[in-house]
Amino acid sequence: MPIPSNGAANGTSSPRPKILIPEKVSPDGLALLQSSFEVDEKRGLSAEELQGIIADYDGLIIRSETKVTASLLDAAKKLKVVARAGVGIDNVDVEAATKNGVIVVNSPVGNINAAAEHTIALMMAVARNIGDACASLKAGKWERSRLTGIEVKGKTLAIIGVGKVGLTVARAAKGLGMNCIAYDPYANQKLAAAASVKLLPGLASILTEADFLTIHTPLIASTKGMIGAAELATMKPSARILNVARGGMIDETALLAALEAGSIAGAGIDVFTSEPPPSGADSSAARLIAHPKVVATPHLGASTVEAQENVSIDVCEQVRAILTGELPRSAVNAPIILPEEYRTLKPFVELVERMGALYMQHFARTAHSTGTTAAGSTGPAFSTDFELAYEGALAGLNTTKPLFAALVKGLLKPITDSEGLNVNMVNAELVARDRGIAVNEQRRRQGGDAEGYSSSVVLRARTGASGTAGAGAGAGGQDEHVIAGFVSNNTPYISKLSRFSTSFVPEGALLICRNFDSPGKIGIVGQRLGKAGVNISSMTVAPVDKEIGQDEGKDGKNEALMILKIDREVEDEVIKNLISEEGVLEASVVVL
Ligand SMILES: NC(=O)C1=CN([C@@H]2O[C@H](COP(=O)(O)OP(=O)(O)OC[C@H]3O[C@@H](n4cnc5c(N)ncnc54)[C@H](O)[C@@H]3O)[C@@H](O)[C@H]2O)C=CC1
Ligand SMILES: O=C(O)C(=O)COP(=O)(O)O
Repeated sequence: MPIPSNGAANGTSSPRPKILIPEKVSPDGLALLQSSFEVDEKRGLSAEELQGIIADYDGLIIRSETKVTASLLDAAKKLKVVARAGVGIDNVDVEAATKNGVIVVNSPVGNINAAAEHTIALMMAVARNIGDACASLKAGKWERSRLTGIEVKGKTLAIIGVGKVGLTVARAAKGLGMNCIAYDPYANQKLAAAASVKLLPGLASILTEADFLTIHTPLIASTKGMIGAAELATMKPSARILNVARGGMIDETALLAALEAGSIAGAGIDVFTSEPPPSGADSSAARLIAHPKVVATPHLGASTVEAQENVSIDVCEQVRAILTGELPRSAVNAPIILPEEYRTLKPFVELVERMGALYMQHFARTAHSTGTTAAGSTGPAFSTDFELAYEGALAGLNTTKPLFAALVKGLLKPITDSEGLNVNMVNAELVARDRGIAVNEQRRRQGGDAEGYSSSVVLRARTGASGTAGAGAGAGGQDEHVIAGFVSNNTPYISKLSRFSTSFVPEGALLICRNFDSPGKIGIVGQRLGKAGVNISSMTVAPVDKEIGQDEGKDGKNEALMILKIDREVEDEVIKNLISEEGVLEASVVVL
């Protein structure tokens, strides 16, 4: 459940999941997808065309050109994953993806070296006037003295952002004999020191010292427009500026003005505020590109054969994992869960989802039919106050997010299915909050072992409305419903349903009857179902939990639950007739 699965990828008969690739992505990764998925490479789509076809797709693989907006995500009815074959996700509305339960993955390291090498290439090109010299020579000129450059050896390279690319640039610069200083308030100090980078406390202090300034931060609110006219004015007139990170961090108009005024000596630019940059005399980007002191490239930082192979394989593996119900390595909006931990969690995810669905169909049904609305004006009537307790080994896991998500999914399944909303680890918290559902997660190291299972889960739901199957009065006059379960041999079992102790597999259609524990009840129910043409494939009788005793039974008579696995849902009329039988107190059908 945490990661949506699709049977088609496992060889079942449903149609193969479809993946759309609207940009050039290396075939090395795509080859991993061809056998299990329908892979559509469609380049040159307009935003409208993309929006028009996205509803058909389960996966979308993009680079920096495709804008994954909130409206595109709203139009994407079955999309489960947006994979960014590269690092920057500034072209993806991650918040909207999260809201829609769409996992966003990227390739955080595949193109780092390429971006760093491109930075060095631009730095050398700017230092030696390579762009201007090349253009001059191609124009038939021979201008040796005008094109005299500078050396980088012994110069100061100021780096904004010493993450993966920034540090790779620093190591190469060190090899070229440069001194590296940096500004990065969140830098890993040890890694920076190991790369001989001197971290300075503020942006201003590195600007004044820089012979070359290079930016390697993501484009986020705090970095947008971080180098404008005021910052450029503090730099040496001999300084040169490099940007292989993102357009929008350097004010293009201010940089153009500084170059024209001679207060900045040159620039190497790979990325632009708007890509491709607008042409024409009033476009600062176009004038920067044309400027003789600028070496410009059309966002080529990641464009090497090697990097494109890396990022393609990286994201395609993750798309394959997600569409087959496994975990991605580099999800941007989902917790990272180690595969070993996920293997432990997986059967419990199934159990907890079914516990949620069982609660809704069995206990919440009465409240629903009376129209009591506890979960906001448009929600169904059910408890919004849950406790989910993990007992035994389960309590020691690093994350229980998939279990939380499974409960929300199970509880809301009929509603979210009708809305076409896929509830998973990515959006469960948001969905729960929107519907006013509070889940208090508890970990109890001891519990599971005491019950004889290495792990178990107990769901408690508190509601003002009375339920079925012997609701017990809880604190403060509220009713409390309890469902407990465990996993054995990867099969989920329910071990407790309110005050009844049981052991059944929560699967398929089940008829749950509460009756007086007296002879003949099984026969009566069997006969009624037989007459209605309903087959019973197995049956479990659940007595009242020994620890509770029989004192809560109606009229002091012993009660029990009968759980019958049946081959189909049963008409309301049949249920009504059953309840009219002597000693049958309640009956409900759940489909899990
Ligand atoms: N031109 C191209 O083709 C490519 C561009 N890139 C871009 O390079 C950039 C950096 O990528 P990585 O190094 O992989 O990211 P990263 O996440 O490893 O490093 C980013 C660094 O920026 C720092 N940072 C964040 N906010 C900051 C602020 N306000 N001031 C100073 N430092 C700040 C972070 O602490 C972090 O150390 C990204 O924008 C990415 O999209 C990456 C690959 C290719
Ligand atoms: O990985 C990144 O952040 C990049 O900027 C690379 O962009 P691209 O995949 O070449 O469009």
